[in-house]
Amino acid sequence: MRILVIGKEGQVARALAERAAAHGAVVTLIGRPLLDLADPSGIGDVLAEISGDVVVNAAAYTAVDQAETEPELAEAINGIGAGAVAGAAAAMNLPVVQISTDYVFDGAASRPYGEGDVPAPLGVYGKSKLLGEQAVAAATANHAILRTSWIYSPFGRNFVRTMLRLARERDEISVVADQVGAPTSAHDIADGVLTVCRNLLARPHERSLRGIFHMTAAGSASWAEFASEIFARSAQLGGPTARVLPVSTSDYPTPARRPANSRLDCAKIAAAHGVTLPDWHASLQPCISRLLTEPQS
Ligand SMILES: NC(=O)C1=CN([C@@H]2O[C@H](COP(=O)(O)OP(=O)(O)OC[C@H]3O[C@@H](n4cnc5c(N)ncnc54)[C@H](OP(=O)(O)O)[C@@H]3O)[C@@H](O)[C@H]2O)C=CC1
Ligand SMILES: Cc1cn([C@H]2C[C@H](O)[C@@H](COP(=O)(O)OP(=O)(O)O[C@H]3O[C@@H](C)C(=O)[C@@H](O)[C@H]3O)O2)c(=O)[nH]c1=O
Ligand SMILES: [Mg+2]
Repeated sequence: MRILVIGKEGQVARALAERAAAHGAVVTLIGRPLLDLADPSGIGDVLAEISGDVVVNAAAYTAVDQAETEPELAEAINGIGAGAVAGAAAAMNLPVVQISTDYVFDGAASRPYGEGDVPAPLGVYGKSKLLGEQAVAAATANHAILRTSWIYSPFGRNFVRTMLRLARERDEISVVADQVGAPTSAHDIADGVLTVCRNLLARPHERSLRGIFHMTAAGSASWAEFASEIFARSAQLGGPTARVLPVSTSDYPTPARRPANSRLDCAKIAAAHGVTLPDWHASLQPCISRLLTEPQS
């Protein structure tokens, strides 16, 4: 199985590259400057030059707060760019996997969101990702849109690395306790994506494998609970630690509004694809261990 991944330095792209061999897959990472999602005209030609069996779009504009002041760029990359990737895949008769987000929902519900729930993004990032979902679905029926949440990994920018960095600088960190979701390991996402790719290729006409799926770690936490667990694990391994002061969203103002309830119901992907990601607690430990022992890039 040869997988063309859009994204080179991102968390999910790098995790896909690390997990490919375990799935008997070969991954080619494609990113800027060769392929720029903000400039969709060249995408088809770039993909056509590299042979593959399936396309995974793991690249996006992910700076949630910054997106509020750059809506055109966010929508170009996450909306139009994602649609162009799917269009190029369709032109080559390849399935496409698009990664999307919990932030397409407003978080007002008191239960986990299902795929049938109506999205209502609170901010520019979520809106741009929803435009991307719609553009992918319009470009080809041969797609799987995987909505995940709160991605962390040893790579790039994520909440785990932010907390460990802040803990080196201070003793106490205020963290919001009234936003709840599922922290999800990029490596677990990679395993799920690779299984979905294999299923799409094995059963090219099966409609139940296609469409929108929710795919997060099992379990849930507030950001404050997540931070506490990060420091507990870090302390065990002799790493930096801090006290977590739980605060409300109103005490931690940010440019973008975020959903209070980010929980996603993942029953559909379990039934259709046989994918169930581990509980977030289990995957956090190896990530922190790696962050504390490996030189960082
Ligand atoms: N991070 C999270 O918590 C969550 C993310 N998601 C979604 O998961 C996917 C993967 O996210 P994640 O791995 O965290 O992403 P990262 O933020 O780690 O990386 C984003 C990647 O996208 C690339 N990229 C950004 N702009 C462009 C562009 N114009 N053209 C080509 N590539 C570009 C970046 O390239 P470069 O290295 O050159 O900057 C980078 O490699 C995205 O679709 C995201 O929306 C969903 C839920 C949660
Ligand atoms: C750094 C920090 C953040 N927070 C809050 C702000 C926010 O409500 C929450 C998380 O902040 P971050 O900016 O790290 O996370 P954020 O960028 O909102 O993460 C999101 O990224 C996009 C790409 C997604 O798709 C989402 O699933 C989600 O993972 O924690 C604190 O309360 N204290 C802190 O010290
Ligand atoms: Mg952020």
